[in-house]
Amino acid sequence: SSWWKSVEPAPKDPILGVTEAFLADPSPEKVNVGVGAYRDDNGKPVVLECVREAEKRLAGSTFMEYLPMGGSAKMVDLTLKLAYGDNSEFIKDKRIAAVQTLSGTGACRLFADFQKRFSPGSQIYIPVPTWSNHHNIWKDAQVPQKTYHYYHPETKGLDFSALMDDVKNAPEGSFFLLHACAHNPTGVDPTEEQWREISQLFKAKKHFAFFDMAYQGFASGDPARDAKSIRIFLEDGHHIGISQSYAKNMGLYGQRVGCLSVLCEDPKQAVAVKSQLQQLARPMYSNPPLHGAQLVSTILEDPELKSLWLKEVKVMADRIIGMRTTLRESLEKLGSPLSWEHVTKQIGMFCYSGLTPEQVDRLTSEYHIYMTRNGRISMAGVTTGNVGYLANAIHEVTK
Ligand SMILES: Cc1ncc(COP(=O)(O)O)c(CNOCC(=O)O)c1O
Repeated sequence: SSWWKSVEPAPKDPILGVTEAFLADPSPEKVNVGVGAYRDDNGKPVVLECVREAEKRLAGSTFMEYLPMGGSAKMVDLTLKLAYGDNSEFIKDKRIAAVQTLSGTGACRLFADFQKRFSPGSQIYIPVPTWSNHHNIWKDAQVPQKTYHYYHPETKGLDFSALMDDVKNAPEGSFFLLHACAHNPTGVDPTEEQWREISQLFKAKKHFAFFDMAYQGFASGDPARDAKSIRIFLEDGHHIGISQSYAKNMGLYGQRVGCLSVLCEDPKQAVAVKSQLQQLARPMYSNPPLHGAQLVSTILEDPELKSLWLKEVKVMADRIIGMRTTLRESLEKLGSPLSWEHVTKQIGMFCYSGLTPEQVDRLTSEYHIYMTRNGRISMAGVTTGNVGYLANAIHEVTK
């Protein structure tokens, strides 16, 4: 008898399923504004110049040894500086337990497993909505989930008062998942002032903040500015966790380069926590991939390559911001009866358009436009070549 006859086909991933459908569509007019991967104005994936140069420098490298379980120490140190600041006292005082991970997903999952093992009774509060895979990650780590209000459908902005109520009403010492910047899927971020209020309330409630920072640099074009929420929490004395990823801001998607860090009380606790993170990684994947870590280190340790990277990440962010303006203006020029202010108010890779699933289905069936059914538009897929077509289609299904 077959061993696996009881295995059912897994449900289609809401995001990756869109790309599959797009690829299967023969229409020359098709437009993919589904998956959150950057495309240039010709709709093509981009390998950053700084990455090409790093590749050249690494070419022919004869080093193929295993990395330690915690990954490349150099890459981790350089990565912590991006999140905590070049002159962070926490880095100097060796209070941060940090390991290289399998990109941002791996950092979130390693943290979830660590949370399950070392805070066994704890839950995680996850924003509504969030990146769909967050639910899978903490579910598979067997950490019970709660949700907290985040997006306000009527204003297509932040439901700040409901968020603060949920933070206030959660039991003292609860774990919260926060998007550091460029919230996925809504593109809605708290203002600096709101982050300060959230941080103060977290302090009063002794909550734990876990920041998922998958888009640092992609929101404003300035990585330091995009880390503002984290800096506010650090200034207020929070011992936070952070997931970092180079998938989007360095275009290292398939290289799977990320970092998990946990700010501890003191160096001794940091050593203990890091050793336990490594202990979790060992039976999962033993040690993380080498090449992507070498690319990141080559870029960030060389002042010239780092400044080239900063220029290139700003170019990507600016192109997306430009497309937001063009899409909004195109819809307004078509005489749309709806407000499209949110298209330019939201930030980062995604626009939470407010389109209903039925309207999304019409965009796909009638116009060969592909996006997730929650109406999320990956602005990276919008180009000067397709923005007019996209605006017209959206107008047709919403007028
Ligand atoms: C909030 C968030 N965290 C973490 C990640 C993990 O990214 P990675 O594991 O590639 O670093 C992602 C990647 N999202 O994928 C693009 C999409 O939603 O279409 C993310 O959006």
